[in-house]
Amino acid sequence: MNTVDEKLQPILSTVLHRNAGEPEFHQAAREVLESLGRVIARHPEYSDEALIERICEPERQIIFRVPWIDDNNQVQINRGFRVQFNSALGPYKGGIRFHPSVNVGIIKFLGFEQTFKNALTGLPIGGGKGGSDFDPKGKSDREIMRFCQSFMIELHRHIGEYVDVPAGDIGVGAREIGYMFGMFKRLNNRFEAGVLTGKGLVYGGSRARKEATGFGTVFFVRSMLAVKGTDFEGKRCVVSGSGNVAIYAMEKAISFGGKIVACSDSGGYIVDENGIDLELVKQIKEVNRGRISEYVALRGGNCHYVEGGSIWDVPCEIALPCATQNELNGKNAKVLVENGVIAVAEGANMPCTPEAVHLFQSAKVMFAPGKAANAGGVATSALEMQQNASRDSWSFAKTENRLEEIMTNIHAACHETAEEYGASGDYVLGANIAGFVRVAEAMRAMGVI
Ligand SMILES: NC(=O)C1=CN([C@@H]2O[C@H](COP(=O)(O)OP(=O)(O)OC[C@H]3O[C@@H](n4cnc5c(N)ncnc54)[C@H](O)[C@@H]3O)[C@@H](O)[C@H]2O)C=CC1
Ligand SMILES: O=C(O)CCC(=O)C(=O)O
Repeated sequence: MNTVDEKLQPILSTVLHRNAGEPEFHQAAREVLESLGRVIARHPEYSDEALIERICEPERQIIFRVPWIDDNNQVQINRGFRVQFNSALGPYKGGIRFHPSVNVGIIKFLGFEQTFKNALTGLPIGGGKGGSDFDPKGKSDREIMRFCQSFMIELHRHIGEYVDVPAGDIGVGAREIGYMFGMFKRLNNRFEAGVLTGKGLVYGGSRARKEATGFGTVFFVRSMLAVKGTDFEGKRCVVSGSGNVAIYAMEKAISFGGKIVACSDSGGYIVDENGIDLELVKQIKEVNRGRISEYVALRGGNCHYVEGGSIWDVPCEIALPCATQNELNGKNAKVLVENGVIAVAEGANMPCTPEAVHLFQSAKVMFAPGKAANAGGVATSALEMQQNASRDSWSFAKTENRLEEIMTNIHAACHETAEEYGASGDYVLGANIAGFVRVAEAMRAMGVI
C-alpha cells in the first residue's frame, strides 16, 4: 500500500483528529496526501505557510434544518449541508446529493475531491458539495417539490453565480434543479441563470450536460486504452448503477463498440449476454423511475436479475463503477482481476476502496480515479455557466466537442504528470498532483487567506 510522507504525517493526523468520525473524508484526504510527498520533495514552497493544511480545511461548512410537509400533512425534518471547500480557482462548484446516507463527512469528502477535479478541468471553478439526508425514494412529485423549495429557502442566501454554483448528484436531476431554481428566482426576484447548473434546456440549461459525466468517463477510458494500443471494440463492459452517470457511460461505450453485459441499482443487478438494451433501461429509470429488476420481464430472452450480490462477479474487460462511494472493495477487485479486467474507471466519486485500487495497480490494470474520469460533468456545468454569462445556447455537437477536448486534456495532464514524477501509468498520482499544483499556485498567489 502507499504511504504518507513523514513530513505530511502531522497534517494527516490533524485531519483525522479534527474530523473525527468521518471515514470517507479521511480516506479521500489520505489518498491525496499519499501523492504529495513527491511534489514537496521537488517544490518545498508548496508546504510553506501551511498551504497543505489550508487545502485540507474547508473554507466554510453550512448545516441547516429543512422542514417540509408530506402528503399526509405531517411535518418532516431533514438536515441540509453545503461544504464550500475551496474558492482559489473560482466560485465553489459541485453537486447536491439527496440520499439517506448523507452526513457532513460524506459531503466534506465530496467537496474535497471536487476541488482537485475542478482544477483538472482547467476551467475557473472552485470546489464545493451539498446535500441532505432526505430520501427521494417513494416520495410523490409534490413531496419532492416541497422538499426542494424548503431546501432552497435556506440555501439561497449562501449561493450565487459568483459565489457558489450547485448542480445535481445522486437523487438530484433536472426535476429537482427546476424546483430549486424556481424557488431561488422567487426569493431573489432575479433570473440569475448561472446560479445552478443542470437546468432544463428551456430556461438556461446546456445541451449535453445530462450526458456529460458518463460520456466524459468513456472518453477518458478511450484515451487510456489508446496508450496501450487498444480500444472499446468488442470488449465486455460492466457498469454499476443505472442512474445519470451509468446510463450515459453505457451509451457512449456502446457507440464505441463496447458490449455492456450488466448494470445495477441499489437492489441488485441484471445480466444480459445479448448486450443491455439501453432504451429499455432509460424507460425504466428516467421515465418510470422504477427498479432495474423490471428489466427482465420487459426484455424477455436470455437475461437475468440477481438480487443483492456483487455485479463485479460478472466477467468483463472494462469495469465502470458509476453508483456510489466504496461500492467496489478488495474482494471484488480480486475477482475482476482473476476474470481478466484490463481497465477500471471511476464514473462515481471514490467507488473503489483503497485496497481495490492497490490491487488493480499491482496487477497492472489501467485505473482511472474519479476526480479525473468523471470530471466531464462539472466541466460541462462550467460550459453551462459560460453560455449563461454570454446569454447563448450552444449546439449539442459544439458542447460535446468541448467536453471531448477537455477530457483528452485531463487524460494527458494525468498521464504526463505521472511520468514527470517517476510513476508512469499511475493516474491516481498524476491526477492528485496535477490538480493540487493548480490550486496551490492560486493559493500562493493570494497570500494567507
Ligand atoms: N451526476 C453527475 O453529473 C455526477 C455524478 N458523479 C457521481 O456519480 C455517482 C452516481 O451519480 P448519479 O448517476 O448522478 O446519481 P443517480 O441518482 O442518477 O444514480 C445513482 C445510481 O446508483 C445506484 N446506487 C446508489 N446507491 C447504491 C448502492 N449502495 N449500491 C448499488 N447501486 C447504488 C442507484 O440505484 C442509481 O442507479 C455518484 O458517486 C456521484 O457523486 C460524479 C460526477 C458528476
Ligand atoms: O456539475 C457540477 O457542478 C457538479 C458535478 C458533481 O457533483 C461532481 O462532479 O461530483
